[in-house]
Amino acid sequence: MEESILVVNCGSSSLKLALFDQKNRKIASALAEKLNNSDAFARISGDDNPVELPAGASHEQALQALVNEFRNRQLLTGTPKAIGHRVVHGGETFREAVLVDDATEQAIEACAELAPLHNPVNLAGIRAMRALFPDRPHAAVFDTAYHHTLPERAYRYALPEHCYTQWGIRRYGFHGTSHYFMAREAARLLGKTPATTSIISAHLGNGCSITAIRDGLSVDTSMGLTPLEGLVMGTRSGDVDPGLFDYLATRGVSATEAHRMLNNDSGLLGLSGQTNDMRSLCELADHGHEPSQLAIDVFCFRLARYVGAMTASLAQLDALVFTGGIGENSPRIRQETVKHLGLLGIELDTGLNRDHGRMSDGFVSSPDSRFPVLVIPTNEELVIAQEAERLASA
Ligand SMILES: Nc1ncnc2c1ncn2[C@@H]1O[C@H](COP(=O)(O)OP(=O)(O)O)[C@@H](O)[C@H]1O
Ligand SMILES: CC(=O)OP(=O)(O)O
Ligand SMILES: [Mg+2]
Repeated sequence: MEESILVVNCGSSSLKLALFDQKNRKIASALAEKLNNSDAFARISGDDNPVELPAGASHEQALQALVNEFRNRQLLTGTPKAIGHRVVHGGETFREAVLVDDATEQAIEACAELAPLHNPVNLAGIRAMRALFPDRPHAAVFDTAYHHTLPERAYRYALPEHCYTQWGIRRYGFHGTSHYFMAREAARLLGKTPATTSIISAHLGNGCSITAIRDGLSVDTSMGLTPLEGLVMGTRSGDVDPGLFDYLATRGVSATEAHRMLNNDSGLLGLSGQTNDMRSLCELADHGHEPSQLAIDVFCFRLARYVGAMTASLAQLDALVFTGGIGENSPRIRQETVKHLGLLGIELDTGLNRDHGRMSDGFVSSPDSRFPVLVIPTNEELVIAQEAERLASA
């Protein structure tokens, strides 16, 4: 099937592979988890039987195994028209998606320092797929690209100027493909065009970020130089006082250890002491586990504060949008967040919220709410496939 598009999304220990046909319909997808671990496993969506992987499989090995499996099942015949890759950090080098060559790989590598959990594995995926499909176009689609419209007042830190001019220290923003998809989908559900639609988009997955979108463009966002700033996340702290680093140093915690603590041991996991998984956390809280309830409280309160902050960038608000694994699936997190937003006049309808807006085209707000609230399933893979197709056809 020469017209299909393969999409690769490599995470730190996981990878997602999706196959789209020429009409942008997803024909297959697969997930590998716990890569580089003894219990690495992979599955094709809709099939509980695991795809066999070598012990401790790497991203490369898992990709090879899953592409073979797509072939064995005749999901992929021939070679795909193009391959699209999610790349988290594009720095100031990449303002839009590009076709990958050796120079692009080097430029992505140069951004790796700023996204250490993400860019190295994104690159591993690109290299593995370029080896498998050397004569096909490969597109890199950046999380940061959609945020290139941030105004300087939103992207500059109040640091000495050379930090920006010499070292590129500024706010970049992430999850851009998801926020861009929200801008498009929300406009469609509201019966408007993206260019006249302004929303606040909350992407709540393992990583979490919130973006103010004015007339279709990103104008403020919670993540910064790296995907650590802003909201509370699964294992990431989000905002902390930068004075913390010096304070920790006096207690024998090195900068490297502090960085690790803030990225890997904090967030929901750190507060609850139990898990980074919101679904498990809600169950623990239901059983009276107080640290888990506290983790939920901090998560929702921080998110609500950021909703307020994002209104500073908007002249109108057409909807508050929830997406990502948590945003799409947790009525409780939406409710506990919106309960802090009474002054903005935002209210949910209990029944619609419980039903995730499935019966109401995504709308979960009450008729009295001053602003609509929407639940929209994200589709980063579709955006990546569309970008890859566009670049391959150009
Ligand atoms: N029903 C649910 N209630 C609460 N949280 C949920 C639910 N379903 C999924 N989640 C949470 O969504 C998060 C994963 O989000 P997802 O967007 O799938 O992750 P990723 O960023 O890795 O793509 C996990 O914390 C998971 O527990
Ligand atoms: C940028 C980022 O945080 O990505 P993810 O949510 O996939 O970790
Ligand atoms: Mg995600």
